[in-house]
Amino acid sequence: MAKQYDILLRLLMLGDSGVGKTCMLRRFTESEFDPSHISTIGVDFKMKTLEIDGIKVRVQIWDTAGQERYQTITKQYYRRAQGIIFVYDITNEPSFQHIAKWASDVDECAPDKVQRILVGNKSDEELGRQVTTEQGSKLAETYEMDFFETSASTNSNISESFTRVTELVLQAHKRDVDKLLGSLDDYLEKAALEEEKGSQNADGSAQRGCAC
Ligand SMILES: Nc1nc2c(ncn2[C@@H]2O[C@H](COP(=O)(O)OP(=O)(O)OP(=O)(O)O)[C@@H](O)[C@H]2O)c(=O)[nH]1
Repeated sequence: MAKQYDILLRLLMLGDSGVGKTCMLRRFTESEFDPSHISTIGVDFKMKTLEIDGIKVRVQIWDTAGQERYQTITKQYYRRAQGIIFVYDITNEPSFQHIAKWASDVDECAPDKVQRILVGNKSDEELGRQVTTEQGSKLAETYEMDFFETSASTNSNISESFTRVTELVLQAHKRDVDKLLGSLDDYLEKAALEEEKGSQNADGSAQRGCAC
């Protein structure tokens, strides 16, 4: 019996409007980059299946609107996230300063076990850089987060950052994951046995029929 996935996880992307959240997500899930900026309204999501340590993980990634006016809606999604990707734009200093605000909002609403990483996007725009790699790295250290500089445009570090946050979530929920995989294996074993029994019965009935 082929399993499509073993586990479903929810990730959430947060950061100012225009930092490139939607582009990162499209790059990761559809291998596409669209240079136009159409602001996300409220929230949107995309799915992707990853295989990590032999576990098929289906990730549901929520892309939130960075605009202030949608924050009442987007905050409702914080509680359900197991992993969060904070995104700023390396060519936009205020978007970097605002990470502190995004992080404190998450502290208020998200579950304790939530795993977080920090991403500085648009690393292809070296000429317009306003935030150094060192500044990004230091902030990540302060918050005890892993740090990546990415480019949705050139596909640099995109898969690496989504994969990393997924790995962190799996590690944080290891006991639950092991339990779930155990019960899934039991279920599949039982189902296979039932199937086998069923086919044996069918054969058996046919033989009885002949014997009569
Ligand atoms: N050079 C460059 N531009 C990028 C990159 N990622 C996104 N952009 C551009 O940045 C703009 C905003 O990207 P979006 O993905 O729409 O931004 P967002 O964070 O989803 O914005 P909201 O939905 O308003 O919160 C677009 O014009 C993109 O083309 C990147 O890696 N490099």
